[in-house]
Amino acid sequence: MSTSYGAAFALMRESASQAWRAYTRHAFVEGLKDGSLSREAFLHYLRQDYVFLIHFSRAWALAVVKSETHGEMRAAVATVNALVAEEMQLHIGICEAAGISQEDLFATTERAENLAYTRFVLEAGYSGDLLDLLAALAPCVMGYGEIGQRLASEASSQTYADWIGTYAGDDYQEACKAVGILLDNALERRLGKDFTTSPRWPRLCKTFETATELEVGFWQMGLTP
Ligand SMILES: Cc1ncc(CN)c(N)n1
Repeated sequence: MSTSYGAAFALMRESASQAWRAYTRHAFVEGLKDGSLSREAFLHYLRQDYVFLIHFSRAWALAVVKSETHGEMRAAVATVNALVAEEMQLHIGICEAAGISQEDLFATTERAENLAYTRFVLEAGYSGDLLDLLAALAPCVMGYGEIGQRLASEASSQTYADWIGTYAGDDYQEACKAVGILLDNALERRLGKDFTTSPRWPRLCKTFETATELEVGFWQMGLTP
């Protein structure tokens, strides 16, 4: 499944396999799959995730700043647009239907687990180059792509079908593939074809693993409204 999101992602995922499993098979995810997740926890998670996506969009905007080619800029801009114009729309729509206005959403008090994750990603970008930033961004993008695909085929309930459909859908899956290509090309450009032999590779894998662990913390936070 992971190979469709590029060579580097598959290797990073493998190097963080334990954390990756904890992230993509978390109890929150399983609750979305069988519909057992409480509505209260889901709406609490969505509110936090809306705030998450604001900062995540800022991090992708930083990827535009850190780009070295027009192609990299285009890929980063496309992701900013997908986040702001499409993914956040899911949150606005579901919350509106539940009586939570966009204003209320924007005013959500950020939980510590949320703050830790997004500021870790932003810091990776502020103090590093595009590779450091992409290593921190990739678990978020591709993890939900993988979760969406699995849940679309395994879900035993329709309760969270909208959410699952967004991440299993063509638009989101294409975005994952595009980020996989961006990551592969950015690595090759800066570290060469054998990028895994670069002294930077272990650190990039570590950044990927830390971001994956922060995803686990985010799900856990979702379970405790
Ligand atoms: C915490 C988190 N991680 C990933 C995604 C998918 N972009 C998200 N919406 N929220």
